[in-house]
Amino acid sequence: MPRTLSGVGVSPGTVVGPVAKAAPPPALPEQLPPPGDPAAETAAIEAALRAVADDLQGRIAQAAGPAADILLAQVEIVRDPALVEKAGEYLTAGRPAPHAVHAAFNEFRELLAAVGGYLGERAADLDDLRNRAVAHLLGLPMPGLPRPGHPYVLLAEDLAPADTATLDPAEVLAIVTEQGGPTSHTAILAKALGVPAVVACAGVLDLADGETVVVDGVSGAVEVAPEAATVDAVRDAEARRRSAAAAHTGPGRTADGHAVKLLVNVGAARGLQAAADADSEGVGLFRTEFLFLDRAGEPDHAEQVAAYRAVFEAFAGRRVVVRTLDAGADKPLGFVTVPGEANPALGVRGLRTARRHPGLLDRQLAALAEAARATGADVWVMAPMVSLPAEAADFAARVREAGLPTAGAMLEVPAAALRAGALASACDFLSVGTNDLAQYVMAADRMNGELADLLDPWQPAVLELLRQAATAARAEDRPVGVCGESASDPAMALVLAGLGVTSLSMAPVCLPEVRAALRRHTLAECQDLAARALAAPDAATAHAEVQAAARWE
Ligand SMILES: C=C(OP(=O)(O)O)C(=O)O
Ligand SMILES: [Mg+2]
Repeated sequence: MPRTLSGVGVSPGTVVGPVAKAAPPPALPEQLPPPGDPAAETAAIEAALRAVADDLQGRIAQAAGPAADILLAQVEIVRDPALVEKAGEYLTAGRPAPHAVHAAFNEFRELLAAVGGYLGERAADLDDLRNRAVAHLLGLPMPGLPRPGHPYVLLAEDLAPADTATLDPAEVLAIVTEQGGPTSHTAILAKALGVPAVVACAGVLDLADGETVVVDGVSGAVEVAPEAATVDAVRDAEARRRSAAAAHTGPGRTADGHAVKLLVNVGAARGLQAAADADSEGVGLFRTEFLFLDRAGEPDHAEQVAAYRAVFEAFAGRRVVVRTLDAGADKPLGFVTVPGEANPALGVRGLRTARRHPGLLDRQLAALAEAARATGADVWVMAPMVSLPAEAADFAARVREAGLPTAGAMLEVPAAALRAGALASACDFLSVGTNDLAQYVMAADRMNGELADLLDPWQPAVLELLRQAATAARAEDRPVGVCGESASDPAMALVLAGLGVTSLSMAPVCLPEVRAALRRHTLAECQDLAARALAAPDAATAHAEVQAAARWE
C-alpha cells in the first residue's frame, strides 16, 4: 500500500528510486567486556584510526578546493600519535577500547573548544571522526554516505560536511533528511548539484534500505512503495517537464516581453565552470566567504585577486554581483566573528563585522577592484546584513573609493526592507536575501528544521514586506533583485516578477524552469498571481493557489 510522508521541498525535481540510509552515529554500549591483552587492544585502536584515515583519504580525490582541505585536516587529526597515546591511558585505566577512543576524542575536543576561535570551530568535526572510529571498533558500518553499488535516494538525519563535500550527483538521485531547514547548507548544496531534496521529513529514517520512494523536491512529498502506474507517470511527467523547460533559451522575460534578468548564484570554485556554461545573464550573488572559510587567517591580496579573477573571467561580458564577506551566524569565521556571542544571528555578522575589522572590508574591495580592472568585467558589489540607510551610504562610499562604480545593499533585515526607498537612494541597487529576510521577519532560526513552516518564503508577511520594498526601490528607479533560495522556485518567481522584482538569481540547475514559467505568463498575470499570494491567509494556501492558477505546460 503506498503511503506518503511529508517534508519541505528545497531542491526541485521528481525522482523514483530505492532508498539507502546514511549510517547513524553508533550508540556506545554502556557495558562492554573489560580490555584484554593491552597490545592487542592498542593494535585494534590503531587499526580503527587507520581505517578512518584511509576512508577520508579516499574521499579527498573526489573533493575539490576547501572541501579537500577540510578532509586533509581531518586525516591529520586521526593520524596524530597523541590520540593513540591518550586512548592507551584510558585502556590502562580499565576502559574497553571503544570507550577509550571515545574518551580520548572527547578530551581533544574539549581542549580545542577551550582554545576558541578557528580551532574551537573545528571541535565539532572531532565528533564525526570519533563516531567513525568507534563504529569501526564495534564492527558497525562507518557513519556517512552509504555505498549500495547503484543509484539511490539518500536518507539521513542531516548531512555532515565530510559527506556533502564528496556527494556524487550521478549516484545520489535525491536527498531526504529528517532535520534541516529550507535554507540549511544541505538544501543549498543539493540545489547547487541539481539533486532534488526534501528536508524536515519526519519518519523517513524508519524506512528500510531498498524500499522504493517517489521524491517530489517541490511539494516535499515522499511517497513510499508507489504503484507501478505512479512510477511510470512520474517518469513521464519529469521527462516532459525537462523538455518543456529546455525549449526556452535566452534572457529572462515574460510572455509580453517584460524583462526579469536571470542570474546564477556562485559559491565555491567547485561548479564555477558549470555555472558559467549555464544560459544566464550573469551572476546575481557571488558568495565570497567560501574563500575565507576553514583557514586560520585572511587570504592575502594576491590570493583574493586570483579567486575573484577566476569568476570574472568565467563570466566575461556578463554582470557579476559580488557580495562582500558575510561572516557570522550560519557562517562563523574564527578570525572575524566574536567568539561566544550569545545570539550570533542577531550579532556582529555581515557588514557589521566591518565595525571591528574595517581593514578587512577595504582589503577585499581593493582586491575586487584590481580583479575588475584586470578583466574589464562588469562588477557590482553589495553588502550583506545592512540595517540602515547610513550603512548603505557608507558602504557605497567605500566601494567607490576603491575604484568600483556600482554599490548595492542586501535587504535581509526587516528594518532595511521597511526603509528600502532610503536605502535605494543611498546606493545603486538592492538585492533581497529571502533566506535571512524570512528568518528575521518570522523570528525563526533558518537552521531549525522544526520551524520550516514558519520560515517558508511563501509566508504572506514576507511577501508583503517584499512588495513594499520592491515598490519603494522602483520609485527610486533602482533595480531590485532576489538572490535567496526562493528565486529558484518557478511559482515564486512569477510572484516576485509580479511584485516588481527586476532580477532573479539562483542555482544554475533551476534556471530552465524559472525561464519557462516566466515565458508562459504576461506581467499582468504575474501581478494577479502576486495579488493572490498576498491575499492568502497562510503560506500553504498562498503556494497552493499560485501553483493551481499558473500554467505549467
Ligand atoms: C542570499 C542570502 O544569503 P545567505 O543565504 O548566504 O545568507 C539570503 O540570506 O537570502
Ligand atoms: Mg543572507
